Amino acid sequence: MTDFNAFSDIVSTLAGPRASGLKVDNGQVSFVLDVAAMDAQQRDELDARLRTELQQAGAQSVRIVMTAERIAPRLIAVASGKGGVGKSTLSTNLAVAMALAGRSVGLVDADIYGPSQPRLMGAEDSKPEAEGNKLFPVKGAGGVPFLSMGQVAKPGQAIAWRGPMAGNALSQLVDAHWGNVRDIVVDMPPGTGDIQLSMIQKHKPMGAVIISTPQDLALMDAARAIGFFDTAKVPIIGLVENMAGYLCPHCGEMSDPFGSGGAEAAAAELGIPFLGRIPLDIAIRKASDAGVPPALGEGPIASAYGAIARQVIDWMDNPKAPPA
Ligand SMILES: Nc1ncnc2c1ncn2[C@@H]1O[C@H](COP(=O)(O)OP(=O)(O)OP(=O)(O)O)[C@@H](O)[C@H]1O
Repeated sequence: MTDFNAFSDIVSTLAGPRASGLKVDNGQVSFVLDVAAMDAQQRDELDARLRTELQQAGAQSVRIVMTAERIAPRLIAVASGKGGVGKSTLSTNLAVAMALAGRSVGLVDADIYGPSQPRLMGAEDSKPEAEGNKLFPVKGAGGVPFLSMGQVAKPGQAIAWRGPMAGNALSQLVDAHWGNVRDIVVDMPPGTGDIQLSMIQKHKPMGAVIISTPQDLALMDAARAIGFFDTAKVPIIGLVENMAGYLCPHCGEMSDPFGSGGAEAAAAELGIPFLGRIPLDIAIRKASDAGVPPALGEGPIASAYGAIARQVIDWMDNPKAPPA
């Protein structure tokens, strides 16, 4: 049997009609694989089996072009009405917790005012490579690939951007070589202005997670963010309350510097799901600053992020219609 026939047998046995365009050139095997309607695990398993068996049969190299790679990943926006409420920290930990739950997930840092994901993902020194204009995401904490505005814009430069420029910069991050990534968490710039609107209009996210602290003013801002996504016809997945309740590391007493439960009450009033509460905990800031997302650890904080991630995953698997 010629090499071609041997390789062809393996490919058709394992992939059947999903495979097409088999080429063999000097031991280099290439073909197209239609992976539509397969989940990430099935795709990865099939990919691995094909490569192993072809190599065992003598292939020097194997190139598999997956057609589903052309399907654009789905975006989940993480947004806040104002800065400093923990939006970037939630974005990192949501992406990491989704990856731990088995999702093929990436992260885009669209926060042009203060891109912090390279630090939060523990990959400040990694720079993305490019093929022409197209970037390759960098591997961050928990193996989650990510791209950040901080990697494509000079510090301080983006502050002067107008909406269309911000929208184009976001395109560079979203239209990158995401490979098998199916879901991308997008850390949005805080607020509800022109910049955010341009980004949303250009890259319509599948849904939005809003984060707020329990304070009245922060909640008013969160309500504005919810109204903003309603107007842009992007469904709200739910509201997360951050910095709720402070557990004193010295005396063990729980106090509520910003109040507590306000976001849950506000979510009920606004008719949107409440996704959970993350306490104010110095360990979150320390781990985040060190580039080790707390979602990777164990204990109540990791569980809280895990529970939020599960609800986001459930929502993505059963999405709600956008607001009429
Ligand atoms: N639950 C928490 N407990 C303790 N510290 C937290 C918590 N959440 C976030 N922080 C800390 O608060 C600061 C602000 O968080 P983060 O950068 O995530 O906010 P942001 O809303 O994205 O801010 P910005 O608007 O500047 O982008 C960071 O130092 C972060 O480590």
